Amino acid sequence: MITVENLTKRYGSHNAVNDVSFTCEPGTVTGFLGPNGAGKSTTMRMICGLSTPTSGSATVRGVPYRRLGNPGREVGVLLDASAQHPGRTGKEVLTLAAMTMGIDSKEVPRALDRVGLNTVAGKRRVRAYSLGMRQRLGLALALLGDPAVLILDEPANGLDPEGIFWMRGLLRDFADRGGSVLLSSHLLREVEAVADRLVVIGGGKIVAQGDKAELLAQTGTLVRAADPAALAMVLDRAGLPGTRTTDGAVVVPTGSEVIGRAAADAGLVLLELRPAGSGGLEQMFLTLTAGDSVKEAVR
Ligand SMILES: Nc1ncnc2c1ncn2[C@@H]1O[C@H](COP(=O)(O)OP(=O)(O)OP(=O)(O)O)[C@@H](O)[C@H]1O
Repeated sequence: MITVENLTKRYGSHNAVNDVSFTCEPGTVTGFLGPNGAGKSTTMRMICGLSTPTSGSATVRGVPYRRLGNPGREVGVLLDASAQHPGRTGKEVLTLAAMTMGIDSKEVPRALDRVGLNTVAGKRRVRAYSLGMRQRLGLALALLGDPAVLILDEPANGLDPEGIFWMRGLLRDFADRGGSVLLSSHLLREVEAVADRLVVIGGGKIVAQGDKAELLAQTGTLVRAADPAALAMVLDRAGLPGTRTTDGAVVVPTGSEVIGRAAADAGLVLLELRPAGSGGLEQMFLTLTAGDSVKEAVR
């Protein structure tokens, strides 16, 4: 369980994180979503005691991170995959961490295996690792102490599609066994597939949070017509403001019946009329976090 209460971090006159509150419950994956510069890393650094909040507080399993006796046994953290000493081998990195945490070094080969790094990879120096391999090593390190909580900052960066699929399975399994996962990403698709809950941050502030299914249910109706221009006219005439998705459909913040009737009255052929689901979530994300990096966020 992670509890974040009114966290604020100010750099000079700039509020990097502004009054952020959320919880991350056991048995769930919480997707922490926002474009670059939104404040995700700063929030995670404060949760992990690496940055002192200007105000507010955060606890992991009820205790501020800095007061955890053996933090690696309570919470696995992966904030920067490139933070490992480049001159050490993967196996050395894990062996040193095991010693620090009081874990039998016999666990190290198992930890490497768990993240798909074989014996040869374990013997290579970190400087020769690809970013994807560094992410895997970082994940092995985070999991080594068998913690109940995982805090991962953009762990999918550098992983290929197969690696991303694998990581989702690992995180799902971790949460299904009662763990709490806080997973940040600037890509909606990446967290949407695995998260149970979403916390969306933009400009340092929480702009939406809740159960993913509930957020999806609130995201309106997606409608697609054979003649998009005619659809735009029908919606306009019916006073139903819609937003176009990246693939040409329109998301309207209302139920399907009112749209269906308006289209039928106008004799318009519809190709699709359904709850907006992820298309709506994409639209919500675009609207809520509108800024420079948003186009990239929904790729
Ligand atoms: N040490 C610092 N000094 C000054 N400003 C900072 C510092 N660290 C972060 N910031 C600023 O705080 C804001 C939030 O940055 P943060 O790294 O938390 O965002 P993010 O959501 O993690 O984005 P990214 O995905 O790009 O890392 C940004 O405007 C950033 O420039």
